[in-house]
Amino acid sequence: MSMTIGLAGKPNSGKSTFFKASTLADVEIANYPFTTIHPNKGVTYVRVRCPCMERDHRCGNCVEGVRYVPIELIDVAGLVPGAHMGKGLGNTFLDDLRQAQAIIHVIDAAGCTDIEGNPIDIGCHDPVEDVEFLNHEITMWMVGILKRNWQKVSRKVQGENLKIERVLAEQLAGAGVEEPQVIESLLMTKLDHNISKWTDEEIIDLCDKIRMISKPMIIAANKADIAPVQNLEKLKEAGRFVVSTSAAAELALRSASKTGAIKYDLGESDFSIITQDLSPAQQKALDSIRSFLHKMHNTGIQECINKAVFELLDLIVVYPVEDEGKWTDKQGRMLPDAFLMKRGSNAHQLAFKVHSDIGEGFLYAVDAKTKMRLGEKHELENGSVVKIVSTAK
Ligand SMILES: Nc1nc2c(ncn2[C@@H]2O[C@H](COP(=O)(O)OP(=O)(O)OP(=O)(O)O)[C@@H](O)[C@H]2O)c(=O)[nH]1
Repeated sequence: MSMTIGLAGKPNSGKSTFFKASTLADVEIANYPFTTIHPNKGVTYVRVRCPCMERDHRCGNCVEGVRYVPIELIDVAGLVPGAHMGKGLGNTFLDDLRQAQAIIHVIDAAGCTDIEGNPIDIGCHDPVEDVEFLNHEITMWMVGILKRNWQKVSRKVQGENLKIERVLAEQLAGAGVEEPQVIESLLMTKLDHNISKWTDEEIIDLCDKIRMISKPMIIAANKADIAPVQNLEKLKEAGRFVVSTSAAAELALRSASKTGAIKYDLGESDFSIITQDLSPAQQKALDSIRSFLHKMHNTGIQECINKAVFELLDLIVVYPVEDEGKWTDKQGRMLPDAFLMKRGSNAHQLAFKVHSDIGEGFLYAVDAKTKMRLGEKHELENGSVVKIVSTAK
């Protein structure tokens, strides 16, 4: 699986609840193609309309026309204020964060926990401070890596005449930072060509830009069911990507759905009760979730995951097939794969994603919807069904 999202947040923000809720799926859609899963890793799904809805019959890989495309979710533990200086769990978050292409920052929008995550009364903590703390931790962690190795950086850039972007990317490779991201960040600054003139503030500013580009973040304004409205509004202003969520409501709904007590489709604004024997407490809990859903439209969990993938990371879904008429693979399975790719990806890149041999032997592709031939540079559209013609079989 190529897509990994990190879930971060201070203690008691609801991060574990969010993780549990979003990785708890009905067996029907749990056909993900890998087996070993680390305790803090799980599979969640983005929800899209399956292309088989344009055909006469369903493909068998979707649920009534809703396709669930798997992505990996990592519960990033240990990001607490001061983590970059070794506070809390120390550097355990580094490895998790390295793998994450984006971060969902779970925030206690109710403001009922202080900056360290200790419980306090609702509304007594400003959740916007939490956004700042996480950004600061990640930036300072990158600054720390660079500063620790600054002599080496200077020697390579000035002594060995290596490109600055190459050297910085090499140093930050452990954070999952890539060279094009460093180049983009450098373009946003007015730094001197001579790095020995860089001040501490300038290095922090550069790392801040590298963080924004390499670890884009969406805010889950969690506990929205009990959060003061002004907190939700303040958080909406604090970031470009913000979704109000109730991880607790989503967990309750998915758990009840798994036991068969209710029918709940992920991301929907309502559910139906199937079982006859709900206890008064269960009935009361479901009633309060229903009134929350009516107010907020949905729990926000699915919306947050979809937004992270399709807006924050700007990905598209593409369906490679072998038979452009039937939209099947060699075994006759209809629309067997759904790949997430960066918007702007072309047919040749899709061929490489299917298999490196297919990529190397790429001849051309066919749009299975229009039957048009696509050249290697052809930019794929979201939802494309594509046959690749290659010398490799
Ligand atoms: N009202 C409300 N409570 C929530 C929500 N999400 C989580 N909680 C509660 O908040 C508390 C903390 O949730 P956790 O998921 O354990 O928080 P965490 O951030 O993972 O905390 P650590 O495990 O300490 O890192 C629990 O009592 C949850 O039931 C929510 O959406 N609404």
